[in-house]
Amino acid sequence: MIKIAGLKKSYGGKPVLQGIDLEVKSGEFLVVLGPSGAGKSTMLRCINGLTPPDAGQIVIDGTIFDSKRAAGGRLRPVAMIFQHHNLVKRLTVLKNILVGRMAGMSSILSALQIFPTKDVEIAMECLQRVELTHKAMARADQLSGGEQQRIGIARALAQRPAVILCDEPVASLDPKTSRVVLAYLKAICKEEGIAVICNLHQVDYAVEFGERIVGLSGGKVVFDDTPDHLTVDVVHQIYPGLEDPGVARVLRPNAGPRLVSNSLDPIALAASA
Ligand SMILES: Nc1ncnc2c1ncn2[C@@H]1O[C@H](COP(=O)(O)OP(=O)(O)OP(=O)(O)O)[C@@H](O)[C@H]1O
Repeated sequence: MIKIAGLKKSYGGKPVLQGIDLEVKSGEFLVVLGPSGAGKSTMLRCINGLTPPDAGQIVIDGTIFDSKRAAGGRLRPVAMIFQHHNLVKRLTVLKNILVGRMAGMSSILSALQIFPTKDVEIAMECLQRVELTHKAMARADQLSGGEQQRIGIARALAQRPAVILCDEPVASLDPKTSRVVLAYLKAICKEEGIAVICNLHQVDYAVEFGERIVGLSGGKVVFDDTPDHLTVDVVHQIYPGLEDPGVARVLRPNAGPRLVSNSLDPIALAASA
């Protein structure tokens, strides 16, 4: 479980996060929606310590998360998945996943890229979870965008995190590949009991994959509920001024007809054309 309390951040006097309070349970898949500039990326970066917040506290499984201390020779409990994968292009897939283990290794071994057998086994297990063991020795830049993002998921998993933060993980992918990637993420969230906070731009994916949706607008949480409660009015509250007559079609039945499939099996999704 991750608890975010009173998270605030301003840039140049302009408030970007105005006091975010959220709790996400282990094994819960939370989607964050919000317009461009709402503060979604800033929130994830503050949670992970990539950006220092002005105020607030992050508590993971009962312990205050201090990103500076977490960096010292132990695997961080918070892993991150980025829109552009952030893989090292010239390294093999396996070595990219082992990057997720490096914080727990001695600096000499990691500089020489000598990986303990146990770490290699863990990396291969994680690769298996995203069904890409046959790509272990391929260079990362030989993979498709969807495969690279699956490697991003495996690398995050190799950290054995309590929390995975995803910043628009499917923004660069086509619709079919996006759903495959989100299905892997959700399956791993549920099977490993990892809390996932996933920023998305697509309301239809949020409704299909999110167990809970948080709407961020102007640096504040304006909606926090299950997808069943995401109505057209709420969508307009999250996205002020939105002019999209199609939005009702992706909401769940009590909010309007739903056009998306219920299958969340990543292999079935990959197989369906
Ligand atoms: N390093 C920075 N320096 C100054 N301003 C910043 C910085 N990072 C973000 N901002 C500002 O903070 C606000 C929120 O940005 P953020 O990237 O968190 O929004 P977002 O909701 O993730 O948007 P998008 O969906 O377009 O990625 C924006 O106005 C942005 O310009």
